[in-house]
Amino acid sequence: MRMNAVEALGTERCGVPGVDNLDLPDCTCVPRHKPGGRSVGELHMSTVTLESVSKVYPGGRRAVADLSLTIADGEFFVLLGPSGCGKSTTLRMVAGLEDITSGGLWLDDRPANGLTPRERNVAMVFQNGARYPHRTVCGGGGVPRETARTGSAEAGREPAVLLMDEPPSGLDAAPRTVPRAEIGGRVRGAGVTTLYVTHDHVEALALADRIAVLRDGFLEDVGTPTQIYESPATAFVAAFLGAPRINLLSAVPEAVPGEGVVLDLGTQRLTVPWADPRAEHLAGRHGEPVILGLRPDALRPTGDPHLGPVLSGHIRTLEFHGHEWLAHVDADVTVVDADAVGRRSRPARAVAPQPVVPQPGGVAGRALSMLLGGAARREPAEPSAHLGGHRPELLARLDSRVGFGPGMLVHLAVDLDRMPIFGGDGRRVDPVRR
Ligand SMILES: Nc1ncnc2c1ncn2[C@@H]1O[C@H](COP(=O)(O)OP(=O)(O)OP(=O)(O)O)[C@@H](O)[C@H]1O
Repeated sequence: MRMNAVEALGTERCGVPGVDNLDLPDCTCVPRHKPGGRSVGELHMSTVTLESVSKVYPGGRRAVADLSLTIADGEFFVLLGPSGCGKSTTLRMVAGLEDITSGGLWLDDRPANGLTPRERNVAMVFQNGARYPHRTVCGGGGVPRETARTGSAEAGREPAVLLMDEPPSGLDAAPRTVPRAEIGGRVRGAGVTTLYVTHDHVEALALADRIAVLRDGFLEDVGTPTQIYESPATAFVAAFLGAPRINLLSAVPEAVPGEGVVLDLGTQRLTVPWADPRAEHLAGRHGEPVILGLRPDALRPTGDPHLGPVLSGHIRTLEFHGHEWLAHVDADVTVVDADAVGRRSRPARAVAPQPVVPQPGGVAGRALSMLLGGAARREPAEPSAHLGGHRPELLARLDSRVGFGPGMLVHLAVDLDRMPIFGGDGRRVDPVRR
């Protein structure tokens, strides 16, 4: 029989109405204390503000770098990113379980750097200790059992802030959807300010009011799920969110009077007309490589390759997805690996020199070498479940009712309005609106 792990561990309920009854496997709740936030009816709500917060662990590992965030009253805020990007460290600094190396933390406008965990009026539900063998279940990374108990003895009922560190991570894909829906519904129903950590982009998009994406301890992007999915600030964020993965294509802009900015992808071209506000930003990058972001659903088969922006290619393989095909199209484009682009160095860590990437031929190939040249001297990319490595084909979604087949020539109309463009540093060429 599955027990509520909070009960199984004999530790505290987190105090958020409804959330206490969630069946969260291998999780526990830790300290909370006197209500410090504002009262809204029965509930104490609070804001959380981090200003230029950094964390360097003993030994020099910088886990969080210059992080500034404001989480509003009652907001369901998700910290998202790959393993090791600093999500848990951020959560634990808010809980008071890790010291802040530099920067400021405010809880409901109260300076909180110096507060003990028990003085913060937060509740924390954290992940399965088994995922991190160096942590104990009770401590979840070093929380003394006494702390949890002392906190519980003095706690009021509702906490001001709920901190959740991948609570459903002990579940496999199928049953996981149940607690996700439950968590979303109950926590939202309670209206408590929530900071929720996950590496799962689907979970983040489904649950969050807003999402902050972290990478190597740095903030890459912050916004609503729609904002960061449709208009990501960096190529890394574009690639981290969404499945099937976004196409990130190397191109070189060339300003052409009277026409627009022609994006040279090698053997194919797309034109951004002068009326498009991005054209002037691209014109300033004439001859410098940029990265085009095209989600598979921003490409639609068309019968006329001369009408509007189109990329053409031969279908290499087709994956049947029921309502659609996922087509791998050999379009003679150069795909950029987002993991290798825009990675900021981590001064706290020694970085061994890496060999320079050999230069492939062709315009797009040279562009790729320029894009990767800087990154190649930095630390090697960590593996990511979502980026899928460096693959040459274009991915497109095709209607499964149409008789497509391998080897067939397909023309794909490009929705330019859904094509974010990034510079060689992985950041957007045009201002990101939030
Ligand atoms: N106590 C510690 N001492 C030294 N380094 C640490 C400590 N805890 C975490 N780190 C390092 O800090 C970085 C950030 O770790 P953190 O656990 O915050 O990342 P995360 O994004 O939560 O990862 P995950 O999703 O795997 O839990 C990692 O490189 C990690 O190895």
